Amino acid sequence: MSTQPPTRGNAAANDEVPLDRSKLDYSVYLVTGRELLPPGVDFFDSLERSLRDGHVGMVQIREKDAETGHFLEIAKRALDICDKYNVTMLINDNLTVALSLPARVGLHIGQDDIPVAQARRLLGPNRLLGISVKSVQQALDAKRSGADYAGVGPCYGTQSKKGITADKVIGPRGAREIVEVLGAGASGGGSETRMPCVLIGGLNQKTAARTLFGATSSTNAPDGIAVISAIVARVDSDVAARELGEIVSRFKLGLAASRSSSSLPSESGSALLYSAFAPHPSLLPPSSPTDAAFYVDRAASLLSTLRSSPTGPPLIQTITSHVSSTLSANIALAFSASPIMSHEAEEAEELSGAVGGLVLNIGTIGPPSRAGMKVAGAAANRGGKPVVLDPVGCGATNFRKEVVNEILNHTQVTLLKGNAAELSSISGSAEVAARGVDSGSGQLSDPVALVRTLASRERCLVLLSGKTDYLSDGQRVVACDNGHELLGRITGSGCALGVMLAVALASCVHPRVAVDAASPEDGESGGGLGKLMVNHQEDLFVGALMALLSMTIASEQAAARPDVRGPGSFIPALIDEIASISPDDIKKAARIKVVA
Ligand SMILES: Cc1ncc(COP(=O)(O)OP(=O)(O)O)c(N)n1
Ligand SMILES: Cc1ncsc1CCOP(=O)(O)O
Repeated sequence: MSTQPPTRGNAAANDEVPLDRSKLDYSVYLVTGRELLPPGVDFFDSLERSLRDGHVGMVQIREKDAETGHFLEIAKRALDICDKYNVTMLINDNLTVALSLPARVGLHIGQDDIPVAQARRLLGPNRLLGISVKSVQQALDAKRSGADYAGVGPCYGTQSKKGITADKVIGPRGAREIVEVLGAGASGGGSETRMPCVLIGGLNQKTAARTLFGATSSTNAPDGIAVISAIVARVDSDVAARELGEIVSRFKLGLAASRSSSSLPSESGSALLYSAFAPHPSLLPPSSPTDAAFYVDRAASLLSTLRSSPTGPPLIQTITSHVSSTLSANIALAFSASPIMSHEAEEAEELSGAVGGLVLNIGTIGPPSRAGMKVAGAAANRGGKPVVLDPVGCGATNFRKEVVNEILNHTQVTLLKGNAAELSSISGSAEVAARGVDSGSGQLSDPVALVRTLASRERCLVLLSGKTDYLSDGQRVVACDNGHELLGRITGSGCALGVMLAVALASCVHPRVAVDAASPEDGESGGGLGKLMVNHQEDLFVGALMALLSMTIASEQAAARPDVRGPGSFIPALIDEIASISPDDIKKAARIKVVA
């Protein structure tokens, strides 16, 4: 074990030298909490142990109950330890304590504390000053305020700070909006300067990767995570710090790789590039072809791969509506997959090792399936398994909106599929009102923009179903005109398409390299996504297109059969046609256009 101070050089131990803000390392930011120490563990021993391997770059001394004299005493001893390991130290809230310490000690304040401008005046220009933000407005104000960095949260519930009720939690998606405006030149940002930020509140070894990823926008990413209990509550605070350091550095490596590769799509469209499902550059088109034949050929060839998979049919865990369950299971079988229709939270973790993909369909969601989705979603993320979300009826009720929001916060979905009403509701637009679980009659004015923006924002594939279907990864958009109107006259065809999408995505992911992350004990929220990069045999965009074409072309073939006289006879014919659809059928019948 190293006892040498790291060479990070982020703390100016000599106060004559102005603080070099560019050298600060926000990756793992430890906030102290004496009350959370395991029994018998000394505060200073725990602090030193957590710093000694160089994974923690910043420490904030947080004493909510100590009077100023005692706080100062603790802070002085803590500063000796921070100096030994070249770690930047800050004081939580107490200006008097901060000002009683050398100028290399900074201050972190909250929205209810002394105003930032006043703090800056009293601290002078050199001391580090951090501010907590939990809304876009607070982030915009923080950027103009003279603070150096922002603590963004609470991302999840936590026992480490009093009064954090469910309504105060912002989730990774709330954090992402804030992170976005903290980036350089963010619209309305009032400043061209990027403000560094750390995520805080419920971040731990299990939630960190998912939250970092979920809080990353197409233009900005968090600089790190701030934690109390994930380090302080551990006897082995050194191991805890190392685990977190590794998660953050893997996240940063993935981010840097995606940004530096010239063969990848541009930043604005790189929806999938930071994800566990980033396609290998060799799988992407040489230069965004507008040639639909390119995609049709690839989709056809993926279908033959699926039909002849040497590893056997992918197992698809399907948590779905009881209305559509049987049809979905039969269609999965017809599409060379093996369905398992389990929503039990108790077996979800165990199942996830065996499954190739997961479907979360909220059609008839209730408490058991909601709980099952949480465990299954997190486990699928950790294992690098594709997740399809079918937000049935989202927009029809506040309950459904809340469930979808919870899933999107908790699980990184790979593909989001919905009709105009469902996707409008998720995107925050009221353009198409929901009517029950079917799409309302309104038309979207710009479906291409909707799928593209939503895919970019949620950093997943988006499939908008309708008379014309639109598929996007945040940059590319393909419109598909296949499909027979009988699909809309039977119940559950959309749900079954969700399962086919999961099958096709699973067939894109190499089964042997979809490895589990170092997954610690149970946590409240989030999947690990510990290993961010998973190899792919095929671009997931092509995978989704293959499923869409297989379903819609099979529906045309089924409807054309002489034995099909209406919706009743259409169902078995559809299952038969899905079972026999071939790569040649796809090549001959696909009617797609690359529209962006
Ligand atoms: C890095 C970081 N971010 C946020 C906070 C929360 O600060 P505040 O809102 O002042 O709440 P208390 O910590 O004072 O309870 C933080 N401390 N550190
Ligand atoms: C101080 C603070 N501010 C927002 S959440 C929080 C507590 C974070 O503690 P933990 O990392 O244990 O959830």
